[in-house]
Amino acid sequence: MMEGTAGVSGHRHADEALLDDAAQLSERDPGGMLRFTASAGAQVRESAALAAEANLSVLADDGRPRAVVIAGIGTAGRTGDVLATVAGPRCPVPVIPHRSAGVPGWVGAADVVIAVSASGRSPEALGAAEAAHRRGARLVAVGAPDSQLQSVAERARAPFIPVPRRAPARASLWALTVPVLLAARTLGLVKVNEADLAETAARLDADADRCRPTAESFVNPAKSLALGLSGSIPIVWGSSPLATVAARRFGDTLSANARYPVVAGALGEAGRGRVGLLDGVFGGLAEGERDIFADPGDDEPDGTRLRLVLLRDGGLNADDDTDEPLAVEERRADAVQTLAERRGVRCDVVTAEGGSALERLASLVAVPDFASIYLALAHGLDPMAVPAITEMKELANQ
Ligand SMILES: O=P(O)(O)OC[C@H]1O[C@](O)(CO)[C@@H](O)[C@@H]1O
Repeated sequence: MMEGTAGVSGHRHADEALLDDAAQLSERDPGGMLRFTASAGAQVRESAALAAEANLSVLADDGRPRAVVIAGIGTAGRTGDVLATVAGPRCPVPVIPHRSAGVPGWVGAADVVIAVSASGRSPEALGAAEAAHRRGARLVAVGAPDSQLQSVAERARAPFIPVPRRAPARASLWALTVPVLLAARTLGLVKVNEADLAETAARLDADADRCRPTAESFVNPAKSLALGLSGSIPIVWGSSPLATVAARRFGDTLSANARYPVVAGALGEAGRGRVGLLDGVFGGLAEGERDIFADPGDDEPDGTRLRLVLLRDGGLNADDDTDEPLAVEERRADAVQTLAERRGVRCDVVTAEGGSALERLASLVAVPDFASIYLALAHGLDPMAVPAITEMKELANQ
């Protein structure tokens, strides 16, 4: 174990054997990130029940809104991206994730603001909830019970969906997302039914089982993804808008849990610029010089290489004029795999499964979520405690 600057400890090279030692895994994860991540399916069920108890129906009283703004930062902010992608291109109103304090200048009485904060105290969500109230917009708030956010919602006589605070925000994606989706369903903006929720929860349970700490690397998709990524610069591209939300989520968790730098985004956009990375010093140029006889642990001076993770949707869209045709997405995904292969850049593919957009998203998020934690643990990093985030808050006085 090494002490880095600022007292941060861990080791530069991943300890691969550790991933198959369940006792060590649990010792190095004192906060229980693996356990919290395994609760994703339970989070879906619990949040659906809590949303059903909140008086969301008042939201529908004034009919369809002009626009919906989802206000929050970090994981809370990601819930807005999830809503936008599940609502899809046929959604009758704009769905706008908003990540800074307050709300966009045009928000007024015709709009709905959904303020989301796991702690119930982020300045971004609180500022948005207060601004929404001042401007007469309809407000819904989602977050920790007995929090400042709940007080603002009560003052505004707005529905509040309490999400019990058991885990850090980034291990609470599903608990925060489901109330957002159900509020949007009340407004007639998304078609998420009870079966979709049940199937999504079941898929998350099944993936948690496949990725459990006692399942060894050769049968555990999260451990093998983590081992593949170790020592690399991950590039995570999503083949569709839905897969891109999952790709960005993997960027979040790889950075915060495993502390890896990541390039994450949409393959369509990447194909017109960032795909150039595959030709560069960490891509094809490095692979051309790979010493095939070197031990994997050997410390080559130029050893850092790209590793592509392609999240493939394969989608459900009906190929109408609001969506990019599936065949285009698929051809692009095949193309980038070929490009990577030609340059010797290793590529992992996760393919979506399931019958609804939500379940497909879950199938692209679950294994990478676990992989980010296994990668942290392999480097001796506590995936829960992120000193840089704490220090940033202190220094920025937030
Ligand atoms: O959901 P909250 O509590 O508003 O926090 C927002 C973000 O801030 C953090 O707590 C980091 O400061 C993240 O973990 C989280 O996603």
